[in-house]
This record gives sequence, structure tokens and C-alpha cells, in this order.
Amino acid sequence: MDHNISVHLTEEQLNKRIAEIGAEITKRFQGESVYLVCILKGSIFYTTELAKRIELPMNIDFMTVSSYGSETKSSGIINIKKDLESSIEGKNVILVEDIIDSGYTLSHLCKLLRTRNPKTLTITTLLDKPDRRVVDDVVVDYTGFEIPDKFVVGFGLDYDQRYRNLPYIGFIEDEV
Ligand SMILES: O=P(O)(O)OC[C@H]1O[C@H](OP(=O)(O)OP(=O)(O)O)[C@H](O)[C@@H]1O
Ligand code: HPA
Repeated sequence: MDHNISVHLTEEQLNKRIAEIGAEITKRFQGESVYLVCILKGSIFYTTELAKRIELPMNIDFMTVSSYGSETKSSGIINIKKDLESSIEGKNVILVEDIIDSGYTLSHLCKLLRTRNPKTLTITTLLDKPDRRVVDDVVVDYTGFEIPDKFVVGFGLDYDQRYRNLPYIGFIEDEV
């Protein structure tokens, strides 16, 4: 089944904001290196665009986490399907998320990563849906855009594994 998808954020708007966040992170960690943690799969597009805009020595690592399955609502149960390859002890870790919705994923991940003693833990998300928050115990350092409570796809985000490749962020309007 296909969906009507309305464009909410264009590729240009996304990349402009990502460049701003990259510049801020570059300034904040001047003279140091950073360890980017990409939360697969959704964050892959944001991570690659952001990484290109951070002018610092960098390591990029990946975690696969899942809580949504084929639903549009979080189950609240976070599964770590793939863990990081290296130790983050003493590193400037930057956790890169595509979206914060209920907050379950971020809350769980932050608790887990802090147990591994990073030097700093910085959180960035491309999108934030504040109206949907259930768990709100994490301060986000860099947010791309706040969006209303509508299901979004594109730029890495999926609906039942579809639409990740759209170069923009769009709202699912209805089925056609
Ligand atoms: O704030 P929350 O309600 O926890 O939702 C946010 C999380 O949900 C999505 O991941 P998902 O589990 O759908 O996996 P995916 O990235 O592979 O699509 C998204 O990428 C975030 O990681
Ligand atoms: O709106 C969304 N779209 C895609 N994936 C998501 N994961 C949480 N919220 C969303």
C-alpha cells in the first residue's frame, strides 16, 4: 500500500540546520576528538551529513536498537541488536538520534552509555516530537527541529521499513 506524503522539511532546510549543529559541535570540542554513535537504522542519514560538518578528529561507531517493529507507537521495550565495537571510556561521545518521540530509546541508551564512563556524553537529535514524550529524563544538547505529533518518514526514518531513502522529511497523510 502506498501513502500520500507531504513534505515538511526540505533537503535544503535539513542540511542548513545540520551544518549549524556541526559548526557548534566543532566549536565546543575544539582541540579534542569526538566519538560519534549512530543509532541504526534511522540515524544513518543524519549521522553522515553531520559527520561531514564536524571539523574534528572523529571515530564513528554504530548501535542497532529497536522498539517500534511495524507499529507507529513505541513498545517501550528497547532491544540492543548490535553494540558498539570499541570502548567509549574517556571519550567525548556524541549520541546521534534521528528522532525523539516517547523518549524511551534515548533514556535507555543514555543510562547504558553512562555506565561505560565516557569523558562527556552529548546528545543530538534531528527531530523532536515534544508532545509525545513519556520519559523525559535526558537533556538534549542539539535539536534540529521540533515537529508536531504526526508520523514522519524520510531522511532515514521509516514506516514499516519503507521511505527511509526520501531526501526530505514528510508527514504520512493517508493511504492511497
Ligand atoms: O523516543 P522513542 O519513542 O523511543 O522513539 C525514537 C526511536 O524510534 C526510532 O527507532 P526504531 O526503533 O523505529 O528503529 P529504526 O531506527 O531502525 O527505524 C528512532 O530511530 C528512534 O531511535
Ligand atoms: O514519526 C516517526 N517516524 C518514524 N519513526 C519513528 N520513530 C519514532 N517516531 C517516528
